[in-house]
Amino acid sequence: MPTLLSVNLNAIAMLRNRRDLPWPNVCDLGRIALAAGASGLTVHPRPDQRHIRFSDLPDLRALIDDLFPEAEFNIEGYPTEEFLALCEATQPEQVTLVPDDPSQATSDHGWDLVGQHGFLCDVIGRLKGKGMRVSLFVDGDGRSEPMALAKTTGADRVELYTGPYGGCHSDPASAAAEIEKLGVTADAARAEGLHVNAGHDLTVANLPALIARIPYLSEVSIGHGLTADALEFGMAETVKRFRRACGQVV
Ligand SMILES: CC(=O)[C@@H](O)[C@H](O)COP(=O)(O)O
Ligand SMILES: NCC(=O)COP(=O)(O)O
Repeated sequence: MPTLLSVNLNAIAMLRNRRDLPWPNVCDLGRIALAAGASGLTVHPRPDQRHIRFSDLPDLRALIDDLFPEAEFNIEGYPTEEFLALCEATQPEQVTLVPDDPSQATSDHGWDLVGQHGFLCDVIGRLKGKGMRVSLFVDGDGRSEPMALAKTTGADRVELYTGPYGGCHSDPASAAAEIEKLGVTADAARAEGLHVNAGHDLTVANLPALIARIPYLSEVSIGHGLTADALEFGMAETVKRFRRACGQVV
C-alpha cells in the first residue's frame, strides 16, 4: 500500500487572509488537490484563526462528502473544548492531536506522553466514542519506549514530527541521522500496532528517502512545501493568463 498524501490547506488560507477577499479559495484549491489524486485534506485551525477559519470547515466537509466521498478530512490541533466541539460538528475521518501552545508560530514538538497521558486518554476516548480515528503528533527522536505509552492512550496512529528532518535540507549527513531516528520511532510504533503518519516540512526532495526507511508509512500531510511548489510550477501559466487579460497575444 503506497503512502497516501493529505494536502494541508493552512498556507492557502494564510494567503487568503491577507485581504478581505475570498481568494485564493481554500475549497477550490482543495477540490483541485483531490481531483489530482490527493487522498485527503488537512487543516490545522488555530485558536486565533490566522490560517484556517472555523467557518471553512463545513465547506470543506461538504466538498469531500459531495464530490470526493473516498477522500478523508484530517483536522489537526490542540484539544481545547472549542477544538473538540469543532471536530464533533465536522466529523473528520481523522483527528490529529498536536500539543501546540496558542503562541507558537507553527508546530515544533510532539506530545509529552508521560505528563499528558491521562488528559490524552480522556480526549481520545471522547473522539473515538464519536467515531473519529485519532492520531497523536509525536517526536521522531529515535526513542522507542514512548510508543508503548502512545498505544495505551487508545490512539490509532501516531504522526511523526518531521521538522528536524526538513531542517536538514542542505546537510545530507544530518538528514540521514534524522531519518534513522524517525525510523526507529516508527518501527516501535508499528510494533505496538499503531499506524504511522508523518508531517512537517516535507518536500518532493526529502520524501523519497523517508519512505525508503519507513515503507509502511500510511500518510503524509504536506502544506508549506506543497504550496510553494504549486506557486512555482503554476507561475508561468498564470503570467500568460494575466498577459492575455492585458490584451497581449500569448
Ligand atoms: C501539525 C503540524 O505539523 C503542522 O505542520 C501544522 O499542521 C501546520 O500548521 P501551520 O501551517 O499552520 O504552521
Ligand atoms: N501535519 C503536518 C502538516 O499537515 C503540514 O505541515 P507542513 O507541510 O505545512 O510543514
